[in-house]
Amino acid sequence: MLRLRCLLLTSCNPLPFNRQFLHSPILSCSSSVRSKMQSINYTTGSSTKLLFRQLFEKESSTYTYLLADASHPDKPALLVDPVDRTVDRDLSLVNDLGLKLVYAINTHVHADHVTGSGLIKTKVPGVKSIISKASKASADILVEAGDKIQFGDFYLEVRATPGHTVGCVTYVTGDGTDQPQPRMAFTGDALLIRGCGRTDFQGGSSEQLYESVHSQIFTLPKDTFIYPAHDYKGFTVSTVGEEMLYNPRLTKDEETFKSIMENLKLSYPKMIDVAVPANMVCGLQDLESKAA
Ligand SMILES: N[C@@H](CCC(=O)N[C@@H](CSS)C(=O)NCC(=O)O)C(=O)O
Ligand SMILES: [Fe+2]
Repeated sequence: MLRLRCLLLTSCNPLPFNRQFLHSPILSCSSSVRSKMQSINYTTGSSTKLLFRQLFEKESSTYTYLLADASHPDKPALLVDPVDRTVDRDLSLVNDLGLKLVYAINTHVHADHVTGSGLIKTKVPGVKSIISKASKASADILVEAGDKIQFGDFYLEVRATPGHTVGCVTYVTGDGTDQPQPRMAFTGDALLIRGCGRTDFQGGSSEQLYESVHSQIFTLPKDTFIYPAHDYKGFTVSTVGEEMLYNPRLTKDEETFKSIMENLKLSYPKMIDVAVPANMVCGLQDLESKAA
């Protein structure tokens, strides 16, 4: 079924987003990597290597993730949830590691910061921005549940996880083999470590979020790593099994969950009025306004 959807997209979509990889020139940047960062090189059952870096933007407490097929001759790479303020740092890292950035991917229309995907496109020709079709935002590639975003021998599978916003998706790593692998889920704001995204704006719905997390994330293997878009408590990573046991909101029954979400009493993100319109065009707001 998933394979069918991939083939379908190849034939309908002029952009070859589910081909093995795309080519884009490597740019040179000089700024140093200063923020909190984690790095792991995963070796799967085969000889392929998934390169992984976790990067942090401290003003919005946002995580950006860099993934690449390090064994592929072209080292195709992607960034999940880049932030405009840290684009130079991220591109400098891509350059240092000799990677070819192919995709700038968003989990949803963020309300608290401007995505880096627009700025990246102006700095690295050929990079394609990605967001879900359900978000109603514009991007080079609009993805739906079941789509696979291929980079070398690896891919990210798209899972629809609405509830924080209508268009939230979770991206899950895969390599198309049956070999055990350290699977990773990039959950955006749907599932945070010991928390979850708020549901009081952008078409949010507590019922929908509860259903999304339980049906699309908690059904993944328990050892799947959870990598969220934000952390406000100092956590970096969790697992499906850990959140199923200890998440203080999503371990509750649905009625209790809804009541928790109705009583969060969070103030609106400071940047919401700037961030949402900018992210609806994947960070290309300056170009859009000049073209108008
Ligand atoms: N204070 C921050 C915004 C904090 C916030 O609302 N975070 C969102 C994710 S960004 S849309 C959220 O869902 N938080 C859930 C929670 O339980 O904290 C700012 O002003 O930007
Ligand atoms: Fe958000």
